[in-house]
Amino acid sequence: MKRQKLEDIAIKAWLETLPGWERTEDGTGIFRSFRFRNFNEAFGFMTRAAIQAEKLDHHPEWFNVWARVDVTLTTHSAKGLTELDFELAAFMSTAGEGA
Ligand SMILES: C[C@H](O)[C@H](O)[C@H]1CNC2=NC(N)=NC(=O)C2=N1
Repeated sequence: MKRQKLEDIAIKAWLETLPGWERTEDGTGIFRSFRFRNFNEAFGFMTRAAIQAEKLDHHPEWFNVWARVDVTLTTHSAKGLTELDFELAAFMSTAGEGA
């Protein structure tokens, strides 16, 4: 159920609740760039997100340089976006407050 590919209309509704997140160009994912004050804050965020990702069994694609963390979420098995991507995005938005 949570790994079922979402319709465009549901994706748009979800995105309205998630400031800073946008659909990737090919439509299969969502992207947000988090910018923290320093590496310690960035890595603390990544640690919190990693623990949640394991709980959800749903994992981010991300890239970190110093205080920046670029995140793309997609569901590989569905070849698109599912509830799990938005659950993880919502968690990351909260975990990254102050970014
Ligand atoms: C076996 C395991 O449940 C799967 O490989 C999970 C793990 N994490 C995953 N993460 C993401 N982003 N997409 C997946 O399809 C996915 N599949």
